[in-house]
Amino acid sequence: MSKPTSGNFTKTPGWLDWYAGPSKPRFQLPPNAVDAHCHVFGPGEHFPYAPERKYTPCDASWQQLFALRDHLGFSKNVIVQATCHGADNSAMVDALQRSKGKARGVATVKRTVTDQQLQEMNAAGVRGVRFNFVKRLVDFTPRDELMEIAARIAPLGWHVVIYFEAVDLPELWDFFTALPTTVVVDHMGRPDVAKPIDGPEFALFLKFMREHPNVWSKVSCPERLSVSGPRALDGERNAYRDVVPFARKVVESFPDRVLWGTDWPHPNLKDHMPDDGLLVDFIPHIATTPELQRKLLVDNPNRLYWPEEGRA
Ligand SMILES: O=C(O)c1cc(C(=O)O)oc(=O)c1
Repeated sequence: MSKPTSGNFTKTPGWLDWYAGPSKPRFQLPPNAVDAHCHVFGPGEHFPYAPERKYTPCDASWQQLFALRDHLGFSKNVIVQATCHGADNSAMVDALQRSKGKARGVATVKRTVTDQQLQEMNAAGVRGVRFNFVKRLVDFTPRDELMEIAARIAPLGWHVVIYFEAVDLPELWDFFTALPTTVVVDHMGRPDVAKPIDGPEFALFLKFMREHPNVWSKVSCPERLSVSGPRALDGERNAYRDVVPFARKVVESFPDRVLWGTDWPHPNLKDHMPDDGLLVDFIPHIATTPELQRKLLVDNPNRLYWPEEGRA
């Protein structure tokens, strides 16, 4: 893989670039495995970052993403619109169009999006919209605007991806449970893994999933959630042990509604940038049998993003 660059933009101070030269995972991904959460950034020279962005990343192109996909052993990607591009989905859509059908996308749209734009994105492979409630990443969007968008994308068969912090779930509960589509939670709703796994915060998240069969979760981002590590660096194949019980609980409780993704190029990490090969070696710690691994990596993402291929 090539090295990170940043073109004409100046990166946010302290920005950590994605890890160049990741190791080969020891865990062999099953055939047709999907990296169900990753991003492209720019390149800023061709796809400028949005004026309203809260950070300026290093570039992360579709070529670099697809090289990582092949290196790690994934067959496909789900490319999620990153907040640094706001509601301009052109870098993500370009990546989908370059993917030869091996990528699907999740867009960010405003209520001003036209039906034709939605149709065009659908033709390119977009299958969902993302609603972001993480305050450091986006400005507030009124709930009625989001509900209107959800109602417009539902007939396309798209779903809604939600990103929020665990402490905000009580306040967002009524809105989330009123959404008319499949709902996919980013990064397990960001549990605080320093709190007990059987405490009220994580219990509420499990209740959210248990009581609402339309809710799915990505069990991704241990590198972001971990407090005590160890980091996926320097050959560590047993990384982020404090996150394992949380992710394992979700995988084992809801095996047919979980997804996994690298989160490459890992925006806004402050502490370290993981070796993505070692991050893949995290998977067998949270999905401990071949059956759970197949559901997490193959059956579930293909059912949601490539239903036309007819895999269960
Ligand atoms: O926690 C984050 O900083 C983060 C940011 C973004 C984004 O900017 O879109 O996406 C993610 O999945 C995670």
